[in-house]
Parts: sequence; structure tokens; C-alpha cells
Amino acid sequence: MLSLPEAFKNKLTELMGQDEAGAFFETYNHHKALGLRVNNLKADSDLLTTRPEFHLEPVPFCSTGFYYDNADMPGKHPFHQAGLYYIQEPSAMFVAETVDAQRGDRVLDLCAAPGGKSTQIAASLNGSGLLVSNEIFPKRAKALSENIERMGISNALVTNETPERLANYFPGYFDKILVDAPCSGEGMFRKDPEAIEYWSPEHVRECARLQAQILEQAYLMLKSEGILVYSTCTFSPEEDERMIESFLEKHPDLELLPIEKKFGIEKGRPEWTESNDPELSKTARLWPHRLHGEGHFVAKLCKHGEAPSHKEKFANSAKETMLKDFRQFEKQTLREKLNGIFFYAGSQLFLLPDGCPDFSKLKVVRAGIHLGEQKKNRFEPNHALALALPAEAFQNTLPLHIDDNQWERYLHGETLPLESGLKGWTAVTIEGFPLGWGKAAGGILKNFYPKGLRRRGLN
Ligand SMILES: C[S@@+](CC[C@H](N)C(=O)[O-])C[C@H]1O[C@@H](n2cnc3c(N)ncnc32)[C@H](O)[C@@H]1O
Repeated sequence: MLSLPEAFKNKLTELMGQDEAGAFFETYNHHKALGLRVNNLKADSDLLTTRPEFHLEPVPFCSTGFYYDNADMPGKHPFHQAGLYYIQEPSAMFVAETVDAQRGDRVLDLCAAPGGKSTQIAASLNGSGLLVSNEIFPKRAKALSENIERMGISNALVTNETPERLANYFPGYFDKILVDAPCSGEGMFRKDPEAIEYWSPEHVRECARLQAQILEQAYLMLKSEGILVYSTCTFSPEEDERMIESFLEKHPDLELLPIEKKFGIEKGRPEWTESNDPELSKTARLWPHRLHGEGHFVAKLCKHGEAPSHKEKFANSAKETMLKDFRQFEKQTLREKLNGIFFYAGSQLFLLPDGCPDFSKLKVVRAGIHLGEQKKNRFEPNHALALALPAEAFQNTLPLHIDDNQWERYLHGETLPLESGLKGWTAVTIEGFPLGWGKAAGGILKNFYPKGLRRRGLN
């Protein structure tokens, strides 16, 4: 059993009562639940469920979620590098299900790194609308950006901003906002035992102060009739029901919406708040002793009041004359011409989503698809382009297969021998799914798998 802080044990025992607390603490004798979520932007679940290397059982509250077996090691499988799934704690999958993003929505994920929920929201948007995926810490924003790239997401802006600066930029802009708040992480003690070290009653209070500030900024960015989902991975009422209680008090135009309670998902606990308002039982709690997953809290709100107005300003496309080298590369490498808003950041070229807002004053880490770099008189593609398109989009492919070790060599950065007379930019695929670029010449494939992603050892 994990060694839990005494104050945490006493608090939860007092809240839950001896009987329930007994069942709850018993879960700390067991391993955390392991989950992965299939990326519907690229593949169907059948692709994984029918493969012998995976032993998957459906997560009941997420149609693309699966529990996997410890021996499966999905992080080491090349399908992971190809972005066919995201390894995600099962309970966490319920949060983006609650956001329920619809085609064409403008969605903000305000506290997004490393990107579990953003990548799930993007799958629901299926390339339409806009996802602004924000992370305040630069290092975490980079990891988020890499995951957005790996999953082949074309309609996201990854920003590295404070909630306050974003709120100045996007007043009343979003249809849906997710605040997956930084929290005391009590629900993750089995997954991330480090969270135990940080835990203290003072830390819980600090988190609650920060969450209230973040929620205020989210409120400003929400359209009238927009939906706000608030979630934490902690059990403390100060960060959960009481946070929603005081948020509702501050904003009477907010309505708490019911969340369906199925598959062991339970009601929020109004009895743990000041007001004891039964409305708060519309919120949801995911408990490790009630379902196979870690601890989470989720609330869903609708804003009925007026939202601050904003002037729409869109990003402009680069002139066609500036795309000469790109167009030549495109003609030689892709089967179809790409259309849309082309945007240069220095020599780097991006293809922005339709209706992309002007983001010139924001810290943007990634915008749409990173197509590549304009070099002197030629264009060099970026890894993101290989991952954003299906294999059929490329003129040249080098198909690799799981039962042959060539894919391991490719992911290590090695040059590959070629039997065919391939020439030029080539998408390397694994079982028909792009893994990255290579450049063919003289019977070998030069490896363009990004250095930072290369595998260091065979394991
Ligand atoms: C629970 S994690 C998000 C997990 C993420 N949504 C996912 O599904 O992968 C909370 C995030 O909030 C960020 N954060 C910390 N302080 C913040 C602040 N003051 N404003 C906004 N985000 C903050 C943390 O860096 C962290 O990445």
C-alpha cells in the first residue's frame, strides 16, 4: 500500500464515513488502471483490437477508450509513433466526452499539457472548427505540441499563454471551454506517487485559489450559451463542489448542467459544501472504488448571459508567389494540392485551419499543420506533414511491417536500404500509416525522423 499523508486519510475518512473510506483506501493496494484511446482521426478501433500484440477491453464511458494489459507496452509499439492512439488514464477520458465537441465548434482547452483531452477533443472536431490548446509552462507546451503533431491534428493552435492574456485576446469567443485545472492531484496518487509528496492542506487551498482565478478568465472567453467544463483529478471538495458552488454564486447567469451517471460514475456531493445545494449533485465524481479508473471530478455549465463582444480578425494567407518552392515540392511529393491559409513564421510554413483567428500577438507554439521550411531555392517538409496526411496522399511510400525490424531501424534514425528505384521525398509507413519522412537516392533512404524523437536503445 502507498504511504498516504495522515491528514489526507483523516479528511477523506471523515467525509466518506468509515465504510466507504474502507473500500476507497483498499484501492491503494491495487495497481492503477491502464488505458489508451484510439485516435479516430487516423484509425478505427478494430485495427488495434484485432492485433495479437494488444489485449484490450473497452472503457465503458468512452467509445474510443480501452484498458490494456501491462504486458502490451503500447508506448513501445510503432503505432504509438504513428499517432494511432494516445496513452491516457481511463477516468480522464470521461472529461472530453463531457465537453462533447461538435463539428465546427470553437473550443478552448485552457490547461492542456500534455494533451490527453485536447487530442480527444480534436478527434471529435474531426478537422473542422478550431481548437485552441493552451499551456502556461513552455516545456509542457512543447510536449503538448508534439502530441498534437503525432496525432495528426490540423485545426489546432497550440499557445503558451497565461489565462489572463488569452482572455484579453478572445473575449466571448468560444463555444466550448475546458478547464482541466491544475489541482492537488489526490486522484492520481496511484498513477503519480510524486503527487503524494506535494500534498498538504495548504497546497489544496493554494490550488483552489488558482482554480478560481482560472475559471474567471474562462468565463470571459465563453460565448453566450457557450459550455464550460471544469475538471480536476482530486477528491478535495474545496477544489471540486465548493469551487463550483462559489463560481455559480459569482455568476448567476451560469447554469449547472446534468452529467449522466452511468458505469459507476457518481453524483457530486452537495453535502460537502456550505450551501448543501442539491443542484451540485449534477456534477460527477469518478472514484477508484466505484469504477476501473483513477479519481476525477467533472462539472458542466452553460452561460446564459451576454458575452463581451469581440471584433473578428482572421489570419491572412501568404501570396501564391511566396509558395513557389513549396508548390514544386508538393507537385513532386503529394498526390493532391493543398488549399487553405498558408502562413509563414520566418522561413517556416504552416497551413492554418479555415477561419483561423489572427494570432500575431500571441505566443503560438504550433499553428495548424507545420508544412516545412523554406530553404534556399527549395522546400524541406516537416515531420508534422507526414503525420497529418494518410499514406494515400503521398506519391512515394516505403511500406514497413511490424514483423520486420526495419521500423525499429527507422525510429533509431538509421539509413535504410531500398530495393525499388525510389527517388526523392518518401513517406515511411508502418502497416500503411505514416511514421515520418525519408529521402530516397542511390538505393538508400536517408532518414529524416526527427532527432529529438529517435529511440535511443532497442528497448
Ligand atoms: C491537470 S493538468 C492538464 C492535463 C491535460 N488537460 C491533459 O489532459 O493532458 C493541468 C495543467 O495546468 C497547467 N497550469 C498550471 N498553472 C496554471 C495556471 N496558472 N494557469 C493555467 N494553467 C496552469 C499545468 O502546467 C498543467 O499542464
